[in-house]
Amino acid sequence: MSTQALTLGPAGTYSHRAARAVADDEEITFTESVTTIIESVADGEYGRGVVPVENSIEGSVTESLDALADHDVAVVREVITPIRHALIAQGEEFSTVASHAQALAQCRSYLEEQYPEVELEAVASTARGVQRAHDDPAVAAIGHPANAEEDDSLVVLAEDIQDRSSNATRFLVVAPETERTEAGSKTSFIVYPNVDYPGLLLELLEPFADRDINLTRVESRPSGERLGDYVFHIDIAAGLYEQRTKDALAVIEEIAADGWVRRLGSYDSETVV
Ligand SMILES: O=C(O)C(=O)C[C@]1(C(=O)O)C=C[C@@H](O)C=C1
Repeated sequence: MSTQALTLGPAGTYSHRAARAVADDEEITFTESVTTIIESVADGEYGRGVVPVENSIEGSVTESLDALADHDVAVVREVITPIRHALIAQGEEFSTVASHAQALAQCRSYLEEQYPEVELEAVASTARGVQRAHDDPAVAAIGHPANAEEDDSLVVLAEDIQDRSSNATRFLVVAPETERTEAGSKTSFIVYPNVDYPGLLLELLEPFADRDINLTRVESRPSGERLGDYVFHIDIAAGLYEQRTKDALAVIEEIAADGWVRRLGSYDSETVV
């Protein structure tokens, strides 16, 4: 198994910046798909993977959530980082803005107001957009301003162009499932009840309310089996080492007896700027 941490590339992405919280630069390897990151860690090819899961403006990174539901990995840390986008190009004249779909969406109002005529091009990552801008003077990119400082052909045309100054993204650090731990102040798990009856969701949430456990996120994703059938991603502010968490999860496992419960593990959270 490679000891490298795999994340979304090329170099210069926000994922790269988040990965620096758990690995030195020479220990970071890039790929252009978050599904591949989770798959490669589940397959034992990589010791760590860093994936975006949630943004304060745009919400879930659904590809990451679905890959977490489909592969057995452990979550060992959460990294939260502020996202401050810059508009980067060779000059003022451009007809296309290229970036990750999440970044384009986070700057929607700015783009509509300032550049209503430009074409938007969704690419695999913000750094891939910067490469497009490097290669083509008709293309501007949205990404971290440091990408322009490292490239003589590019300039920063505008900074802080995200629609809200509080823009932040939450990343999860994943590891092989053998590294799953009960230690940590937060826990993530995924429930597929595979049943449907009035009050099911209430039943799934009550065991936490009854034990005074704060839910920090509930997200439903289509199971892919049939319309109206869901997988629930649940995060709580408690560790698996706590008896109240064990008791609550025992109830959830009973409710999901016809489906499954995947414990991603407990972990601590870190904010990096
Ligand atoms: O494209 C990047 O730079 C990424 O790391 C991906 C990503 C995301 O998927 O949300 C990460 C942080 C920002 O929210 C924008 C894009």
